[in-house]
Amino acid sequence: MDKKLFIQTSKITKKFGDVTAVNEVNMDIYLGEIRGLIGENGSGKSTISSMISGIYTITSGEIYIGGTRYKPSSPADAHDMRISMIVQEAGTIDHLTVAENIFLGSEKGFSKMGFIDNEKMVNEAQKALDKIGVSDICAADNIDMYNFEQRKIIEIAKALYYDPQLFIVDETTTALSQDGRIKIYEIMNTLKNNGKAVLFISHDLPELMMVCDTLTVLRDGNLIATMKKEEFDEDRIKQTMVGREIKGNFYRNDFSTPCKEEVLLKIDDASTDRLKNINLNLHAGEILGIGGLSGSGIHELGRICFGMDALTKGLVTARATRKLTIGEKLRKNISKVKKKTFETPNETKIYEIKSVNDALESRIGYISKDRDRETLILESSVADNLTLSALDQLQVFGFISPIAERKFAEGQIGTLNIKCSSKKQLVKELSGGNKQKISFGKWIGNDSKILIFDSPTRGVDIGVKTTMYQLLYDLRQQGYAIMIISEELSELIGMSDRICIMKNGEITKTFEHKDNISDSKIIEFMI
Ligand SMILES: Nc1ncnc2c1ncn2[C@@H]1O[C@H](COP(=O)(O)OP(=O)(O)OP(=O)(O)O)[C@@H](O)[C@H]1O
Repeated sequence: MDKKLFIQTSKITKKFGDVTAVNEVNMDIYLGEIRGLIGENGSGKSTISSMISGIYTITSGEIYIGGTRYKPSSPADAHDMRISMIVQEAGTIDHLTVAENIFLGSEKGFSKMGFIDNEKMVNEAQKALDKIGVSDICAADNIDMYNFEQRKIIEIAKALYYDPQLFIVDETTTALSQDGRIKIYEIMNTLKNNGKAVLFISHDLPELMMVCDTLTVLRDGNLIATMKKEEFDEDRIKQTMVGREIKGNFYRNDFSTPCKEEVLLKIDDASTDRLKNINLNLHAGEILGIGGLSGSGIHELGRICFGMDALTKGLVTARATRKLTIGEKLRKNISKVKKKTFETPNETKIYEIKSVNDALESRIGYISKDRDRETLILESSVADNLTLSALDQLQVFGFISPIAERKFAEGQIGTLNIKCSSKKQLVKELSGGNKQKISFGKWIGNDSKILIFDSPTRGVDIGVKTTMYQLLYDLRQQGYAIMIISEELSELIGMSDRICIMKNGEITKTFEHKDNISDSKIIEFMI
């Protein structure tokens, strides 16, 4: 049976100043299909979905629904046409309740004699959560109680409440754990089987190939190809996406060099309200993977390493080279001016990590899963975000050297291929993957020898993933201690010397790389 066309874009274009984010894209999306959208970071995927869902206005071109011109000027216009979208970034607002978040902008539906009927709103919100099988979130709670993944689930409930004809999922699966991913695949399939359309954005090619019926490839804002399921071929899609051949395995090949005896980060019998009796040593020259399902405590483990959550018992300590005294800094600067070498004292000190300040003092680098709220300063420039954690290094006689600052920022922009109009561009204006590159770049190449990276490659395209993995491997070889917290098992297996699996706030199993680890062996200890 022929599928019915739902929405049609005709030469839609979006410009931000001089940047053409989307260039004359023609796309037809049918009811009863899951359409994938793939392209490198900054290729225009979110911009297209944002135009369809009324977040951005269109610079030129037209959109038609059922043959009628559709010109949304707000997400409310899109809701009216039964189009809902899950955005890539955090789409909830702090300090409001779950129910208020779900009905933000639609409160009118609950007004009674000029007042909002809160009870009715909470009941409806709970129904929206029930509808997608969520039982551990209470609609009356303040949203601040919930973590990034739970907030994504709340956004999904909100989007589906409006019974969309078109459901847009922008790079959401990497924010979810394995069980969350399975849930969203089920939701998308149910919608498709009920004759609705889904537009699904992801960088995970196997996932797209499994879930989608058709796949549209973008490059630099241009639509390059649309393929049907029977035409899917991994190598061809990659090549169409980047315009060149991408070959081989992007994980590390060498697992023969042992890590060092020296322990740089130590967790002794640590507990919090979410973690139980964690004991862990992170060695110099080691990549330690941490894996587990949603709610297993993997993200909380990262947080205690950076002093973000208080311990109820136990200890986290870091071994780091002590910082220079003022006198030593002065001598170092004088040596620089005289082009002489300065021997940096190599004395190590043990720091107890009880706060973020302690973590910074011991030069721990951390990427939070909730990048926009906890790792980046969105209102600041690319250069400021990149150099913030390297300021010590960039100082000359107590002042930040503009030349050193420029070199550092430009170096990171080049290495990680960060797509920005200039280093002065505000981070909030970058695409999701490019923001992630900045979170990564801010800790690489400065003094941080202990790196705690939660979902480091979230939303990053395959080309840059390769660079990131190579950088992590090089740092490991230089003696850095690296913890990768990830829900992608292939990433953990492909990069880690050891993998700790967590369940219910505890470490349930530790694998060595030489144990011939496989997905199925790991999953056994997760569930
Ligand atoms: N508000 C904005 N101001 C200026 N430029 C912007 C803005 N939003 C997006 N851009 C630019 O538009 C281009 C396309 O961005 P978009 O977010 O659509 O990419 P994407 O394909 O979704 O990338 P990713 O995979 O990283 O999420 C990028 O170069 C980005 O910097």
